[in-house]
Amino acid sequence: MPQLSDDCFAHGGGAMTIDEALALFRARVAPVAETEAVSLAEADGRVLAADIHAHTALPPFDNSAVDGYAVRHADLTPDRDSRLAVVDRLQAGDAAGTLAPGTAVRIFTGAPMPAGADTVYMQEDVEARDGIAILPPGLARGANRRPAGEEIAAGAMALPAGTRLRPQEIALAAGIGLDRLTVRRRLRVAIFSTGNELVEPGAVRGPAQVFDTNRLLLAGLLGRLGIAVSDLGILRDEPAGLAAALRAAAADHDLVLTTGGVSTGEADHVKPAVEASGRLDVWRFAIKPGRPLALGTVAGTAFCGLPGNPVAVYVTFTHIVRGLIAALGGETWRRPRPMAARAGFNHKKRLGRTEFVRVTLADGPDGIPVATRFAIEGAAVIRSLTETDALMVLPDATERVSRGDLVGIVPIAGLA
Ligand SMILES: Nc1nc2c(c(=O)[nH]1)N[C@H]1C(S)=C(S)[C@@H](COP(=O)(O)OP(=O)(O)OC[C@H]3O[C@@H](n4cnc5c(N)ncnc54)[C@H](O)[C@@H]3O)O[C@H]1N2
Ligand code: MOO
Repeated sequence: MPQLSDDCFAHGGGAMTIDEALALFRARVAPVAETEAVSLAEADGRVLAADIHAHTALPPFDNSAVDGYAVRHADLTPDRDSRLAVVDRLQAGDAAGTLAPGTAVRIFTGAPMPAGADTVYMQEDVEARDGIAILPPGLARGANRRPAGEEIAAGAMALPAGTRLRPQEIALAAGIGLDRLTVRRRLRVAIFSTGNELVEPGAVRGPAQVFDTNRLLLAGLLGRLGIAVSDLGILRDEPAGLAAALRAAAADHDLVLTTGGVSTGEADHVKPAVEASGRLDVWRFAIKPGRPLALGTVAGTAFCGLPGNPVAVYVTFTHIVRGLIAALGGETWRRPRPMAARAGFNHKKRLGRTEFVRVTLADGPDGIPVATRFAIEGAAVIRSLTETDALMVLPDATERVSRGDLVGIVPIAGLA
């Protein structure tokens, strides 16, 4: 397990911004050291542990980008049709020969360019009759040819360490001839819910009880990041049991996450339980929802207590905890960057905090989507995440938004 110092999450007090928190994680949290080699088929979602350089250039040889006719540009007549004898035929996979001056070769997409040929006519532009290709003037030298190394030269960097591998990165690794990649080991994260009011979904519910939604929310968000999740259930408000459960989880996980019980930090037994084996720093974030977040260490393992409201869990996870996971996992990660939309409503907010308003997007008359706010605003309303498309991110310095204003939105599809 990565051993963090007790004061890893200490800060000067006052409300934190998301960017300050992310910078602090990057500066103070060391990634897990262990790595493993995995096949490309197993690499999806894993984090590259070292830079990948291309041993093989991509493409590995000059080849044709189209089905057509390969020629030497110098053989073409600049201002009228050229007529060249078609002397050979090259399909993808055929070995290339040499193009004799004054001739053309029938060539197909992906076939190697014969030595001497530098330009390819698309077959749609060519009339071919009796073994002669009639080639119109005006095609630029090098047209429709993919030069060797156009995408990556041999020896050049293909993928930097810290990349979370998606199918497109795995395809690139395959393209340069790799079959295994060295990745960081999977993070192990333990999750608990806290609160006497919680019961398992499907269980018999007392009159003042609610079904636990947050563990499934967190397990899914973590699982999508390729993390090995240990679901350790609901913790009741029993200090001794809580402390023991946290210590046990800390021993074989990289991060322990809880939800609930962080708003004031006093009625809550999580705080003393964490402090008994490490240290707890409660951070106030200048965001809504998601104001309180507890960060600390239990026996050298990172601990993070998220607020209890499900939408606050979602926002703090996707914007803050996600950065901590990146730091622990050795991943280069950037906070979701908002894109432009227009507000479809008027809204007043408090200065000095960032608000995440759940919105639905519709096509706007000028091509910019128009964002409509979900009808119920509270951080407890899970439907505000299931029935919307995006989080509208209203920055600290914004005090009001008027219908038609340009605003930033982060699509929920890009978050989880
Ligand atoms: N006087 C104040 N009250 C509250 C403040 C405040 O600043 N001053 N902050 C509000 C905000 S914002 C939030 S968020 C919540 C955060 O409270 P806690 O993190 O201490 O969470 P709880 O009180 O335990 O729960 C809040 C809410 O969420 C429900 N909950 C909790 N866990 C789950 C779960 N696993 N599944 C489903 N629902 C859960 C819980 O029943 C409560 O309704 O505090 C506000 N109050
Ligand atoms: O900020 Mo609370 O975290 O709104 O739901």
